[in-house]
Amino acid sequence: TLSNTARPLRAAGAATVAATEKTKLKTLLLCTGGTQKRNPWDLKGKVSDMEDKVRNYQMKVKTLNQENEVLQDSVSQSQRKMVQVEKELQIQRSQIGYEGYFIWKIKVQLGILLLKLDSEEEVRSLKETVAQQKDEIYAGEMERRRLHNTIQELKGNIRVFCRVRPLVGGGLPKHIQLATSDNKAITLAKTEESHTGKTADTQKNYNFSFDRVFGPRTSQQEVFEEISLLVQSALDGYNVCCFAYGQTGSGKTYTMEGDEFDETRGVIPRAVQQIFKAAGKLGEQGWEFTFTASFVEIYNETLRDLLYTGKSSKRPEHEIRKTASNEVTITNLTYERVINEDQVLGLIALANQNRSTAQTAQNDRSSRSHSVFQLDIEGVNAGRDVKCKSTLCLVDLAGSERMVKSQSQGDRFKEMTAINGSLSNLGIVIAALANKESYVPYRNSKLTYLLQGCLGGNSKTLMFVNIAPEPDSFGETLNSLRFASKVSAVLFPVFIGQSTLMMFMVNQSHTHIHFNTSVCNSYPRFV
Ligand SMILES: Nc1ncnc2c1ncn2[C@@H]1O[C@H](COP(=O)(O)OP(=O)(O)OP(=O)(O)O)[C@@H](O)[C@H]1O
Repeated sequence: TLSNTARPLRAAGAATVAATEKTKLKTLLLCTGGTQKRNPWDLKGKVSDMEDKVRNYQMKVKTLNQENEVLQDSVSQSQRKMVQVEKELQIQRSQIGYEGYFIWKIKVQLGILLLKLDSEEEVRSLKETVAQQKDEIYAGEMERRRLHNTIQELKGNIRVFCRVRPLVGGGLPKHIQLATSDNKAITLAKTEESHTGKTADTQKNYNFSFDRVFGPRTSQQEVFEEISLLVQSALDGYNVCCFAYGQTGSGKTYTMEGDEFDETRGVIPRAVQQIFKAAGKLGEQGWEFTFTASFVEIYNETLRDLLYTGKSSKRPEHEIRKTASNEVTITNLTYERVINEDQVLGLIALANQNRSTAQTAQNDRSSRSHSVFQLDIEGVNAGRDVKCKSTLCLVDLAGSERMVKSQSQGDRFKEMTAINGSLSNLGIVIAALANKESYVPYRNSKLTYLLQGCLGGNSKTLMFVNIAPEPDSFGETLNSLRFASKVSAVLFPVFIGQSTLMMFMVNQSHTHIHFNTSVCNSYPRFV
């Protein structure tokens, strides 16, 4: 490139030299014109020399010019080439740059893609692990339910607990003896004085045994621990019914509702607390629950809504009806959707207020009426397409004391007949269920008709027999224990029979499912 540019400069230099020689010749001619006396042949030779030189120079210039033109051509060609090359380079650079950018972009995208793929892979495997774990948790939960239910059935779907109220000053009277060995036996001892005075006083013992006997020092918490397993069953889809039976003042309300302090709270508030806690935990496994509470009183075979807040003059009447799906419902009753424990406790307070209003109007009315608290539980696990439905039913029964017929007249006689009728029918219904009789007389009383859904079938029933320790309550205590013992005695052989059969079948087939379906015949209400 440099030599090409130098050539035109050389041509330009030759042209300058030619021009200088021309000027010199002109000057010489002018000078000779002024001195004509010099030798003309000398001059002519010199001129022709000079002219030759000029021609030569002119030729040279021409050649150089031509050369220059060629060079310039080649320069411009080179320049064009350079521009071309420059352009090409630019194009190449730009192409390389774009490719680079493109490659970089691709690399980045690839990187992102790989990262994405990596993280997607990671997310996928994490999702798989989570799904697997969820499956395991679900299977574990179903297995827990199955085992829990098997345990409950082995313990007996109908159980009777006895609770002895402490004496006012604390402790236990002599006539009540509790077995220290297994917490299952209670003895009522009656000392009969010798009529003649000649023989020693005789002592007659009445022995009873139940699924559990709670002494006067048993705390509310200890009592609830036994029931909490049944409360869990309610959440698992089994109907659960818990009664408190006993004479007035024996501790039924204390057992079911208790006092307001934490440690003296009874079965209902504790059960409600457990239900909401357990429902919250099951929520983590995809279960969603809806709870509906109702509180009804049965007095003289008539129903009264304990959650009613309207004018007393406009209190509606109620009837027990069966829905198309064979569920028991009460017309015009308040069924309150509840979402937490506090709401239920508020309803229990409202029910107590309603009861005490009626109590003021009619002395001792609460002792002569049954109060039934029901919590309908509906669980849905959308992910598993499973639903379950159950009712937890907690009943504070009317005082079971028998009145001397001659002393009861008018309203009292009517009340007594109603109470006796419904309590004895309750015993008959439980016995019929335990004996798996084809006919169960639910409709013989409002109480059993109302509780029909919660008794029998898949349900678990627990009866508390509360007893008062005062010596003057001996007769009533004996009656209560006999009643409870009848219920218990009816059940005992049936469940021993089932248990034995179960053991046999486990040995035969090594499967729990088989005996679960064919022998126990009890399923949670999965819909
Ligand atoms: N286990 C107990 N420990 C301490 N106090 C108790 C216990 N059981 C009952 N009581 C007290 O005994 C009294 C009578 O109990 P409660 O009212 O529960 O009897 P009840 O059987 O429900 O009577 P009613 O049929 O009139 O409703 C109450 O003051 C209660 O606080």
